[in-house]
Amino acid sequence: TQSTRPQRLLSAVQKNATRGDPRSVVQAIDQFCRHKEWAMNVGDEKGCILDSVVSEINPATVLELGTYCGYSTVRIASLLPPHAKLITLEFNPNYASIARQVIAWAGLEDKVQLVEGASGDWIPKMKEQFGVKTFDLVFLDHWKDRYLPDTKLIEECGLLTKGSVLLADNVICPGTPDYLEYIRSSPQYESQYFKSHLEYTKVEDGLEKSVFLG
Ligand SMILES: O=C(NC/C=C/[C@H]1O[C@@H](n2ccc(=O)cc2)[C@H](O)[C@@H]1O)c1cc([N+](=O)[O-])cc(O)c1O
Ligand SMILES: [Mg+2]
Repeated sequence: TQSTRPQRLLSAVQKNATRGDPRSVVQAIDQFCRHKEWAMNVGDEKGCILDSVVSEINPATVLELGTYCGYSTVRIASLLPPHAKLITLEFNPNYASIARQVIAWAGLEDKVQLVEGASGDWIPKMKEQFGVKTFDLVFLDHWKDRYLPDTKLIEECGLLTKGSVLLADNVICPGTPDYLEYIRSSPQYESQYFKSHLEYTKVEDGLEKSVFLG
């Protein structure tokens, strides 16, 4: 039977990356996507911006919307302080299975909780199911038409506190116009656009960082 692209990406990690070495896992995926098959990871260029935001916040609690193969999960988790927790939501069970193996290869299972299902269903359960009070960082990288409704849901569920940061991928390409309009015009956020490129291409894209003002 024909393999899938995520399966081929995982094979590239298992072949080229060192177990327990997150940076080698990130490098193996970037190599695969740049030279073999493009895939919708945040990538190396935007990934450096992600790294700098994570390092600046030094978050104790992170929510990632859209795991896919676990590339940004590994980037973020590898920078977290001890006892910090990353919860990542993945809707597609096939992607979730690959991501679990990528996260395990990086040796980051203890820092990551991968939850399978829809963001709209799980966000309201974060407090009761995972004992989360608020998130220090939310990384949005799932379906682009879900960024705005899920942000409103996160607000309604009281999952943000003064200083919480939303970091959104793809605000230019594929684009999240309704989210950008909302977050940039809201008095509750201070936003900043980090211009970059769509992963592994020369097309413009960028990350929008928004600090919740409480
Ligand atoms: O479409 C894009 N991303 C959608 C990602 C969706 C991911 O989020 C999960 N999810 C998890 C929870 C949910 O509730 C819903 C979906 C889906 O199962 C999938 O794993 C995209 C596209 C391009 N592009 O160039 O075309 C570039 C990018 O960087 C992108 O991120
Ligand atoms: Mg993306």
